[in-house]
Amino acid sequence: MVEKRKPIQVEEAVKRVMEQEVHPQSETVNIEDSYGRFLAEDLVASHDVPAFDRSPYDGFAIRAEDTNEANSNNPIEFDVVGEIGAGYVFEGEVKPFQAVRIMTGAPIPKGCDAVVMLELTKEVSDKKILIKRLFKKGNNISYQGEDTQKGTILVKKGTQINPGIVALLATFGYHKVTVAKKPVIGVIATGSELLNIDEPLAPGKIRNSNAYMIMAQIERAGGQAVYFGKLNDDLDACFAATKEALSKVDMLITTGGVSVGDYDFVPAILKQVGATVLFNKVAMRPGSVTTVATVDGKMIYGLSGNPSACYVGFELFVHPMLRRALYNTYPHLQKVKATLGTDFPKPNPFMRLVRAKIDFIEGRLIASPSGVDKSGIVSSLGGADCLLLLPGGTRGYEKEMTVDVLLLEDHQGSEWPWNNIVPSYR
Ligand SMILES: Nc1nc2c(c(=O)[nH]1)N[C@H]1C(S)=C(S)[C@@H](COP(=O)(O)OP(=O)(O)OC[C@H]3O[C@@H](n4cnc5c(N)ncnc54)[C@H](O)[C@@H]3O)O[C@H]1N2
Ligand code: MOO
Repeated sequence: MVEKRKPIQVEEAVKRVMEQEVHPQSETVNIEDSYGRFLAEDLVASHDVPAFDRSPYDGFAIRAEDTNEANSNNPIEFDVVGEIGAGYVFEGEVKPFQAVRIMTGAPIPKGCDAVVMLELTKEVSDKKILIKRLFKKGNNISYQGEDTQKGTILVKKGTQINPGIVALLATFGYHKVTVAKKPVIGVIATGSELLNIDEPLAPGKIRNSNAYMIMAQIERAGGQAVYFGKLNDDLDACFAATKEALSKVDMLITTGGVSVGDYDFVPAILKQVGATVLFNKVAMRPGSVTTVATVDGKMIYGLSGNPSACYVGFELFVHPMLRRALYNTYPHLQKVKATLGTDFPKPNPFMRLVRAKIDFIEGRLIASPSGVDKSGIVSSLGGADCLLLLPGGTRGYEKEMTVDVLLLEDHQGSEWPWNNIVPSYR
């Protein structure tokens, strides 16, 4: 007699997963290797930026008050008493009606409080210039700390390092960066029908695509995947592999064998390893058979063998735990509202998570399914950059309806974005 599984709501399932503890760990990497990693500490400004008042232009540093009487009929003459390039400091103090030739980025000489752009001066000789306009104290000076003040928290712990954050790390001299250790996540594929991807097709067999997909999802989320291979539907072999994998990883994912078929051994293995099952049926499509359990504080995810169900199970239940193990405080996929681009006439007894493509079209976010919506389908995955969240209990959804969408990843670029750019104000 097959045990009848009781489905729980998606929200409850995610909650049960997120109630489990994670223990993030940190390590140090070179700044060159920090892109894409997650900060294990707040990034605090260790000094002002800029660290000194500096010139934003090539020109002349002067005392603003010396131009009080200047106008086009009354150019004021200044003695050029020196020159200062970026990276150097002007020794001495500038006196009335003296100017120092200054380059962009150079520190403002003592005594000066304004910079005049080169184009606004007239050279009389090597040593003399004319200025025909009034300048005010502070004109064209980038003040110390105007970018960032010492002690400011610039980036919070748990943030993924992007190129801008790399620039900040370099600015503050972090050639080594403390980042979250990538959680090590084991992957096991089960199923006697599975071929290695370099094997030719044979009757009744398919290539093991899920293991590679899951490993890519792990990497996308910021983890490190370890592949323990594909196993035939053999209880003893699957048990031994699970035991071995569990001793080497922070979390374990299996794909396939999680349903109620004669060779679906994942439930039996979970029992054998003494795991506590958090749930084994979720009121969602695809991925209703997704099973999550814990053993000795480690998560074990029994994802469906059906590729789309496997993909969705990962994004809902593995991704946020993985992100939490990276100190990330925003671990779930981002949710936005979008307009449905096509009808979706399927009845929805359970919540549906439909692989879809989202685009900004004429000021609106439009999301449309990226292919056939069946859980055994692979082809709709490649074009998916989001998941439509269609609550159950409906007879389908119509084009133009507003729906919730979970975003999966960055978008492809645009062919040519420069037409019809209009200002939004006049
Ligand atoms: N009597 C019932 N049958 C099924 C139920 C049910 O509730 N009662 N649930 C169905 C649903 S929904 C799903 S989803 C599948 C889940 O089955 P399993 O997770 O046990 O997966 P398998 O049976 O092993 O495989 C399903 C399907 O996916 C293919 N597969 C498996 N592994 C891979 C892989 N690594 N790469 C690519 N494709 C893979 C496999 O060949 C099957 O076609 O159960 C339904 N049945
Ligand atoms: O629930 Mo199954 O996992 O739909 O495809």
